[in-house]
Amino acid sequence: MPPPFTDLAGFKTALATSTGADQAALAGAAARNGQLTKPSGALGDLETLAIWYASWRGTDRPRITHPQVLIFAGNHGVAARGVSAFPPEVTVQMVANFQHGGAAINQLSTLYGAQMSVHALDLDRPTQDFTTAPAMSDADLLIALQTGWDAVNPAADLLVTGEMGIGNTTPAAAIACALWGGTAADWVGRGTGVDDAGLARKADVVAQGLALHTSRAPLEVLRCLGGREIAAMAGAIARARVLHIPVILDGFICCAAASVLAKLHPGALDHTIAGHVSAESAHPALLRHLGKTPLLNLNLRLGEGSGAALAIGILQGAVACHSGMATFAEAGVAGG
Ligand SMILES: Cc1cc2ncn([C@H]3O[C@H](COP(=O)(O)O)[C@@H](O)[C@H]3O)c2cc1C
Ligand SMILES: O=C(O)c1cccnc1
Repeated sequence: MPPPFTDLAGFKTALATSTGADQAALAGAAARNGQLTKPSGALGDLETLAIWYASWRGTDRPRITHPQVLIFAGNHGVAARGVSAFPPEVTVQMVANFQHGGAAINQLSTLYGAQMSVHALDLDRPTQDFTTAPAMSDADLLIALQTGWDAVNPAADLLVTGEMGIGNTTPAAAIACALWGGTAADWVGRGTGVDDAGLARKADVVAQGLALHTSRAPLEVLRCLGGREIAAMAGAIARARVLHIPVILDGFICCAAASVLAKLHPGALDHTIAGHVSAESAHPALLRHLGKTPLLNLNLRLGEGSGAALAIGILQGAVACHSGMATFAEAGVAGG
């Protein structure tokens, strides 16, 4: 089925008209949770996670059997401004590595039984350097959103969106700054490991981008300051909401993409949780703006969906306990 939108206004409408969590399933799952063979609250945050998951799946006893990991790759005009510790050709090289099973995200996807695919977006045609022009045209943005939208498997029951794109912590910082306020220096971090001079260049580049592109409308921020893989993540996260597929958000770049949806429509991220807080310096602030508490804090600074993929195991654990455990009555355990 092609995306139900053929322009950017249509994307916004598709997101805004998506339905929220199933309140009956939520109530049913909460009631079931209260009957399981454990002291009340003993599974801690796993209980809230399982109830949240059940509410989005529309059943009080869900299962996670088909997790999906989507990796989107894009190249960036701003990479030429010395904002990454690595050269842009690493993007296409890493795409080949994903295809051959050699990246971190391949190992984690296999470990958690997730179907993983990589989607390279026009790598030969980097976005424009946003210090001199909008990163993307309307048409570029639309195609990237549609690519993300189309990549979601309707049969999936959990989604992780990851990215690969040398330089992309810079557009992510620019998006965060434009949408949430503060200064460029607040939002830039070391990414792949830039030195102090690189960090100062990043702040300068972000400040120039914000001065040139003054609209703060979310899709305009994404178009002028973002990148194709960032837009594709936004498209995939939006589609997942329409399909009631819960999403685990990854690091700084993924959360910058998600921020666009949060600003487009209230509650747009209710079907998402934060898998981890990364070592990128502004990720904690971004998560606070999104109102998300990360499940893991492992000092990862990789991207690729890796932190979110690790959190698949936690959510699988929560849902397995919730749906598989016996109730006090079933097990004949006293005290329920
Ligand atoms: C070999 C390699 C594998 C990666 N996998 C993810 N990233 C991560 O690093 C990049 C963002 O950092 P910056 O903005 O500093 O370029 C993105 O591609 C991100 O996914 C990688 C980076 C490298 C070098
Ligand atoms: O937080 C992230 O996703 C991240 C941080 C550094 C480099 N790449 C990704």
